Amino acid sequence: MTSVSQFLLNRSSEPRLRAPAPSKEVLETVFSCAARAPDHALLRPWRYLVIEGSGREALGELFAATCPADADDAAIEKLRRAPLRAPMVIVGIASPSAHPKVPEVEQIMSAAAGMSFLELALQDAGFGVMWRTGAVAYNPVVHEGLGLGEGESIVGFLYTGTIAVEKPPVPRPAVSEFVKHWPGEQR
Ligand SMILES: Cc1cc2nc3c(=O)[nH]c(=O)nc-3n(C[C@H](O)[C@H](O)[C@H](O)COP(=O)(O)O)c2cc1C
Repeated sequence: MTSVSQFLLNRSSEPRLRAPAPSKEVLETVFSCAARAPDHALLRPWRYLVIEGSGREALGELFAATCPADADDAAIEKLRRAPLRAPMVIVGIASPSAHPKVPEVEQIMSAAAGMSFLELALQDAGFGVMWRTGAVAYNPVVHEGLGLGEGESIVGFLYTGTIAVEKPPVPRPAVSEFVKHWPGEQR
């Protein structure tokens, strides 16, 4: 088995994170890995925003601004504090463009593949990572505040930093539960 497979078999998302965040050098490497995602017609249909320090507070204000007028204080405060769960939040943005052979859905899938490569590269560099979305990812207030353009969407927020407390193991499904041969076993 290759070391890549071994790494994948052992990886987990980690929600409990603390400083320090990945360095500039680590970011250079992991974003280069993200850019290796499969990409039909090489459209590069993705971009990323790195948010750290007080930028996380500004992101929290955007999240809080998505609350309806009758939301209770606890709910607003929870959203306001959400980005503080890690020292760095990376926003993955799908940025599709019109193409005669590559539908939008393929471009969004490519952006999601890039996000996944980014998550794996950060984990390979020793950092904890948690890919999150929630309603805020689909809210126009957040889109406008983060400067998303027409047709762009948020693939997710990658919360990353140093692992504070390791998560207990997640049960994984047996391969036979989600893989079948079609039209039948050939061997
Ligand atoms: C697009 C996407 C959005 C997600 N959003 C959330 C989220 O908002 N909150 C959450 O707890 N987990 C979310 N997850 C799941 C976690 O990132 C993680 O995959 C899950 O906790 C399982 O952990 P594992 O990666 O160790 O298997 C999301 C995953 C994906 C792919």
